[in-house]
Formats: sequence, structure tokens, C-alpha cells
Amino acid sequence: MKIEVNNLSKKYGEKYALNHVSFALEKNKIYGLLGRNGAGKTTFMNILSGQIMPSSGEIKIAGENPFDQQELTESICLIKESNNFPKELKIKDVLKIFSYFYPNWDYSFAEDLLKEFNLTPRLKVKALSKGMESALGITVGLASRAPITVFDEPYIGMDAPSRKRFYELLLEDYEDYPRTIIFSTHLIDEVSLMFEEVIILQEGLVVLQEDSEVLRQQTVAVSGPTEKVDQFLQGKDVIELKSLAGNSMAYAFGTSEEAKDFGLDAEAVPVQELMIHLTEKKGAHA
Ligand SMILES: Nc1ncnc2c1ncn2[C@@H]1O[C@H](COP(=O)(O)OP(=O)(O)OP(=O)(O)O)[C@@H](O)[C@H]1O
Repeated sequence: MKIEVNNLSKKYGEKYALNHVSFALEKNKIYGLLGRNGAGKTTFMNILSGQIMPSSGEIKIAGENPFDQQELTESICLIKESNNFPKELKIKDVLKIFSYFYPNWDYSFAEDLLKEFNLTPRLKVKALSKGMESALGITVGLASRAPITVFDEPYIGMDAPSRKRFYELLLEDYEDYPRTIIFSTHLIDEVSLMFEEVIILQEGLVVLQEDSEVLRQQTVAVSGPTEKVDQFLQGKDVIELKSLAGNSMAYAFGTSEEAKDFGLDAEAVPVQELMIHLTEKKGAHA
């Protein structure tokens, strides 16, 4: 489902959490929604999923204004960082309730996911550890197969192997059942390879929206003798530069071909570094 965001704002008092942003998300793509604390990511995801109203502007889903709550509920699954489920419910009841909401719900996939994450269906939500509660959120988010699935830092408390398994399961299921997935995270380098497109917010503005492959092609990490690195960097937008004992390492906008012409070693720039750089330069790449 295509999502069009038109001149969307959310104001709290005098402060804009989102400041007249416009952008579009294509259907069946995995988006990374990135930005520093307070950038407006959660605000956007909450408006998209109908949890809060915008101050002005609109979001259209598949060309329509999603006024109808039923339509929204069926189309969008938002899994937040915490408190996704009533504490008194048992896991099996959580799954039952969500299976009613989502027409594409896959019962056997949900059961497989419970086993995968060692979740016992008769346990109450209040008895779960943080990581187990996150795993339940992920189970619901994936089994919903909602055309728009939104994960807002969904893995709090999960250990690294469980998170890795989650990313693998998401990609496997997405291959078989493509949908629009919006993923907000601070663990950027852990998941950046999964993103097909990256959107970076800063202080309520979109400072970058770019195809991940294009980003990878347009930026380069170089290393070599300081003199050569300096020559290569002439006239380029430098993301980061470190020098030690006659050698330098730099992240910059440029291609690996150019870097190799200078006789430098070239690799991809970690998306996390790019995000830090772009959100330091206020208003850059608007
Ligand atoms: N209910 C609220 N009342 C007042 N201000 C709010 C409210 N919700 C969000 N804000 C403010 O709006 C701005 C954007 O917050 P938001 O939670 O969307 O950011 P975020 O990018 O999700 O941050 P984080 O990465 O820390 O989760 C922040 O300045 C925040 O303080």
C-alpha cells in the first residue's frame, strides 16, 4: 500500500514534533526510519497508525484518507517499544484477539514464531521478561502480515542472537509475502542491510530520503597515506576524517571507483555514520 504524507505537522505547545513534512512511501518496500532522539519518528508512526491526530496536513493510504478506523486497523500493524498488550492477557489470547483484527493473519506462522522465541502460550503478559514481551510483539507484527507493518524499536530486552533471528525471519517472510515495512531503530548498523530505502528525520524535518543502494554507491570509506587521502577529499563533502602516523581514514561522498583511481582502499560507509553526519548538519540534503 502506497503511503503519501502531505504537509504533515504535529505541534506540542509551540514545538513542532513534525514540521510540514511531505514524502511518499512505495508499497512493498522495507524502510529504515532513522534520526536522533526526539526527531519525530514515533510521532510519525503514531499518526500513520491512527494513534494520534496530526495538527495539520494529511496521510493518504492507497490514495484514500483512512478515516475509517476498521480499514486502518486491518491495514496497519504498529509494534511499539513496549506496552503493546494488556498485562492480564495470556499469550494465546493476545494472538486470538489480533488474529480477528488482521485478515492476513497466519495462525501456523504465529505458532512457529512462539516456538522460535520459546514463548509458552498459557503465560500471561505480566509474567514475561522484557525480551519475551518484545518477542511477542514481533510475533504479532510478523504474523499479522499487515500491508503496512511498523516496528518502532521493537526488540527492547532481546539479546543479540534473538534480534538476529528476528531480522532473518522478517526477511524470509517478506520475500514470500511482500508488504510495506517501516522500521525505526537506533541499532542502525545491525539492520541497515535490510533497508531498501532510508528516511532520516531531524527536528521534525526529513533531511534525507534515499535508496540504500544509491547511498552505498554515492558514499565511500577510504584509507591510505594521508597525502593521497587529502588529495581525494579535495572538493568533496567529508563525513569523517581520522589521521594517525601518516595514514588517514575518511568517510566521504564519492565513489569507490574514484578512490581506487587515487590508489586508496575503498569500502562502504556504515549507515550509522551517515546518519550522525547528516543530523549534525542542520538542514543538509533537505
Ligand atoms: N505527548 C507529547 N507531549 C509533548 N511533547 C511530545 C509528546 N510526544 C512527543 N513530543 C515531543 O515531540 C518531539 C518528537 O518526539 P518523538 O517521540 O516523535 O521522537 P523520536 O524520533 O521517536 O525519538 P526517540 O528516538 O527518542 O524515540 C520531541 O521533542 C518530543 O519531546
